[in-house]
Amino acid sequence: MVVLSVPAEVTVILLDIEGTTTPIAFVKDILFPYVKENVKEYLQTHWGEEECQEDVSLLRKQAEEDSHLDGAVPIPAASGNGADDLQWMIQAVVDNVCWQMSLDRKTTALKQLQGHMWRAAFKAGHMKAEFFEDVVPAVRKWREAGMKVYVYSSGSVEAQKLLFGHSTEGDILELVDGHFDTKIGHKVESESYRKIASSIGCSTNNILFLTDVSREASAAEEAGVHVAVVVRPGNAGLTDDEKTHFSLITSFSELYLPSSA
Ligand SMILES: CSCCC(=O)C(=O)COP(=O)(O)O
Ligand SMILES: [Mg+2]
Repeated sequence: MVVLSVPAEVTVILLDIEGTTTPIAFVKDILFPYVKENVKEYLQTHWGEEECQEDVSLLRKQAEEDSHLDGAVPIPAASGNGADDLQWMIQAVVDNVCWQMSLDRKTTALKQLQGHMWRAAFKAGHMKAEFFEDVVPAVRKWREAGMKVYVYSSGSVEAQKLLFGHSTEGDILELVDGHFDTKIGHKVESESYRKIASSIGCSTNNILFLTDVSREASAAEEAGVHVAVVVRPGNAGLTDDEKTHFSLITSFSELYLPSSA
C-alpha cells in the first residue's frame, strides 16, 4: 500500500466532502436530483415561511449579481398582485435554481436552499449519506492520535451536518470538530484557507486539506496549507502535471501519522 506521511506540524485535517469523503455519484445522482424534482413543490409549500423568504431574498440578490452572465435567470421582486404573480415568481425561482444547478454553481444562496430542502428528506429517513468505507475508521484513528478534524465543503454547514448526522455509517457528527462552508469564502480562493486557520486558531501549515479538486488544492497550498488530492472512483481525472505536483491518495488509510505509530 502507498503511504503518505503527514508532516509533524499538522494538527488539523480539513476534509472536503464530494469526491473525498463521499462519492460524487451520491451528490449528482441523489442529492441534486432531489432538489431539481422537488424545488417547485417545496417553494409552494413553504413560501409563507420566514426561512423560505430569506432563501428567496438571497437567491434574488445572487441573481442580480449574475445578471451579466450568459443565460442568467432573473428573480423579480414581488408586486403583491395575487396568485398569478406568486406562481410566476415561484417559477422564476425554480428556473434560477435549475440554471445554477446546470452549471454546478457553488453560490451560498443555492447551497442554503438545497440544505433546507434536504433537511426534510434526511430527517424523515428518506435519504442516508454515503461515505467511502475507509473514511470513518481513519477519522477515528486520527482523532485518537490527537488530530482535530474539520469539514470544508461548498455544501452549507447545515447540509454538512445532515450528511454526517444521517449517514449509512450512522450518526458520525461527533467525529467532526467543526464545519466551514462558502460563507468563509470560496474553496478556490486562498484567503478562505487563511480565514479557516485563523478561525480554528492555528497556522495554515498546521492544516492538511484533503480534496478531489486540484484548483482547491492549489488555493490551499498557496495559503501554506499542506494538501493531498484524493483520487476516488468517479472523480474528474487529473492532468499529468497535477499528478506530479500533488501528493495523491486513493484511501484515507494511506495517510500515515507519525504520532500514531
Ligand atoms: C453538504 S455536501 C452537499 C454537496 C454539495 O452541495 C456540494 O456542492 C459539494 O461540494 P464539495 O465542496 O463538498 O465538493
Ligand atoms: Mg469535492
